[in-house]
Amino acid sequence: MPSAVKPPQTLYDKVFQDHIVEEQKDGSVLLYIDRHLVHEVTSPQAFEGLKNAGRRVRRPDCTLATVDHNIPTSSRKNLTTTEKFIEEADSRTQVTTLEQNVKDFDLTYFGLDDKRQGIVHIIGPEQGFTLPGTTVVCGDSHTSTHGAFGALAFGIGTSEVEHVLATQTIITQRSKNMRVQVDGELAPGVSSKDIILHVIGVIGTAGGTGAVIEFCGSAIRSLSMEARMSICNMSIEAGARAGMIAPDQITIDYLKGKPLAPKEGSPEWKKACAYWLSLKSDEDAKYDIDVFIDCKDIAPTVSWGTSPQDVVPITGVVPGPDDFQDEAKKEACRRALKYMGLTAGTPMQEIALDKVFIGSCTNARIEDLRSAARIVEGKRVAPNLKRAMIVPGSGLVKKQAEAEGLDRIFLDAGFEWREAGCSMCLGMNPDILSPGERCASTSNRNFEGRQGAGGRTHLMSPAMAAAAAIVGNLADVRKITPSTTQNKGSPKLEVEAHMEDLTSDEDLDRIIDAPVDQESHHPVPTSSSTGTSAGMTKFTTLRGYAAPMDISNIDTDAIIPKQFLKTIKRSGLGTALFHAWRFEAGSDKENPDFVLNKEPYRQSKILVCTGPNFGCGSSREHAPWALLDFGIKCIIAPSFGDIFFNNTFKNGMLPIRLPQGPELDAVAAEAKSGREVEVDLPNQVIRSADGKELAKFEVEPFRKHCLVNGLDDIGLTMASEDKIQSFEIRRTREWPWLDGTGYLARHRKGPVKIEAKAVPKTNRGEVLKEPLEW
Ligand SMILES: CC(C)[C@H](C(=O)O)[C@@H](O)C(=O)O
Ligand code: SF4
Repeated sequence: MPSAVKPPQTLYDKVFQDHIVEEQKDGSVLLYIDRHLVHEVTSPQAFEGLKNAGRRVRRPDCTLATVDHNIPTSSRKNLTTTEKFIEEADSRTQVTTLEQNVKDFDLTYFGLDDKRQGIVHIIGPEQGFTLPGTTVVCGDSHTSTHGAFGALAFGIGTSEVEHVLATQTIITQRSKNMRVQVDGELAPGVSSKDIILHVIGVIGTAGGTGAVIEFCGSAIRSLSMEARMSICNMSIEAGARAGMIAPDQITIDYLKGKPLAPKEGSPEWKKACAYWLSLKSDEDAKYDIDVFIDCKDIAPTVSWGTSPQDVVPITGVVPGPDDFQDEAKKEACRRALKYMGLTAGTPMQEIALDKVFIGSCTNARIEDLRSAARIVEGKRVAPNLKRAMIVPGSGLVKKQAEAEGLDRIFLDAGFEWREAGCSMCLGMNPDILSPGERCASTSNRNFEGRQGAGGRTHLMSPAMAAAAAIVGNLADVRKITPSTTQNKGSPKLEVEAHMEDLTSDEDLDRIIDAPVDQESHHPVPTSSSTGTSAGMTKFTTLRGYAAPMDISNIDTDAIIPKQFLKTIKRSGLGTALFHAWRFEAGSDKENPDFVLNKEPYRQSKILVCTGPNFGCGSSREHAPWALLDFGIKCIIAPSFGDIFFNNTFKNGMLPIRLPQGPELDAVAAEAKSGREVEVDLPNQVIRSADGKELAKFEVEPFRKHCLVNGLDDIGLTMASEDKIQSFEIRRTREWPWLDGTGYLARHRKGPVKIEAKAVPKTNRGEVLKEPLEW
């Protein structure tokens, strides 16, 4: 549908506009969500919330679930049941909980015994579930990956997962428009991973905060869809809400024949293609932030530190504090060097490795494996390496690679050839680094402890990781002679591999073991929810000790490390808060230097961070849950990671953005003095204990209204049922390919249409008499 709005619009503006269900005067928008991906880590509490409130999943046809984070990557040849296959109890519980939930709510699910199972951001595009111009969400920060299709795709927290399951909408605000234009030709050995690492090095991990980045320019246009996905995947590491690339012929060609895309050549396909191509930014569209990158400045790039912005060309040396201007950056450098066990000035290529990991939602697609195999073929993994792993992103990627003989190339070279999953990207399964081990990794995060407590991560492209595996050190791929014999892959074979499972009814029947009627079968809740569906406490005035912290870019992996994400509850996470900093390595012994272990900060209700970008990284709502369980209800910082910022509000917490300057300094000084501080939300003021005003702050009116009144978004949104229904009618008319005509339809004979029941309920499940204003 051509956009009707007159002023020039960006790609982001167009997609956003086409999904508005309702807009408030203060800028809050109820946005319709076309595609919802679900995985086992961030969904259990959301499903529990639905069950406790007696709610159903509004659009099972627009929801796709899989397991990826917790699952072992060992052979599934002898897989019988999940209970027997997953040894670790908490991981097993998360997976079996999802298995139960997809049955209870009648959802399409790619489980352990399904070849289409894989990392959630790999399977969406692979199936054509991700389509241009759609809104895509998942309880996972790397949902940004799907922006490569010109979709508006972003990560959400668990409360928002529950909101989307119940209402197929989300409450959001407009983001800024940011353009990153990359022009020129990529030099040999340089890939899309190098582009995005370079961009993050230039703009920093907070560079895209509050913005949606549109990647454009001749270099981006020349990339394949898979290469584009690697770029959009890491937009989150640039601090952005999402990354997007305008759909073009390359996008359309990729979608041809994908099981859930409209059928090529059909009237729907033609209509869809015309719509997709209309989405590109208007020529005179305005951007709030513009960044220009010339490809000639991009070399094969690797990370040296503990933030994705800590990157250098492989020909460079490890930087030192003297290479940075401001004191915070010097301090961050010292800290990173210590953690990484590196000395400033060391040539990057002299850094020896222990492990190599080729996998993750950034780089575990077939093209990634092909590019690594080209480097590896006919060579051997260096003897100093303890482990070199290839973890395909999905069962179908694995199958395709095997059909091309890539598995043999890797196995002959001494790599392990694993089953699909997130694996050592974050190590929620048994694939982890031991303390002090150094790893060349094609993943996206090099935070402290990311791949295992004390582990050291260097980020790079698949070809660079392959080169590193052969050399045993960080290595320059341009010095390695690639194979010329390797099978480059036959496109026909690829399509067949992707289609095979989809034409088999027996497979589908086995996989979708779900009732065929539209009613969901909710078990009667046995425990009361601790979550937001049970209602939020009101936030008005908060008085208490404020713990001072002066670290920049505190990521959610640091706020709560991955080993604590295996819970299926929201409560009890206080002891896990800042675990690696609060306790000495490998023990329960407190680190006496950490602020929360000192008096009076053990009783903190507020956290004051003078460094920017608090809560960046992963979407885990476990971070605010851990803070809340510890007793902290308010965080004051110059800026926040977008998803974390949203997640705090959903839990009745108040994040306050206070720019660096005298006011923040005054609040930090008061915190350091050990005196109490008062946060007065109705008046938007922070005071000292004796009533002196220290700072004024801004807060969006709708969010303030919800906090002060203890209102829960789901109840409010359900009161807009008529508007959601009207939107869905228009959606079916204008974008008919978006209704579920895929797997579920095969069981249900015809497209899945939702017969919406206009019975709005409150957050406690009571039927609303009068619609609420939201
Ligand atoms: C588990 C999930 C919440 C998390 C994310 O949001 O990114 C994970 O995928 C990660 O990469 O840290
Ligand atoms: S970043 Fe890693 S852990 Fe997160 S979804 Fe991607 S592969 Fe999985």
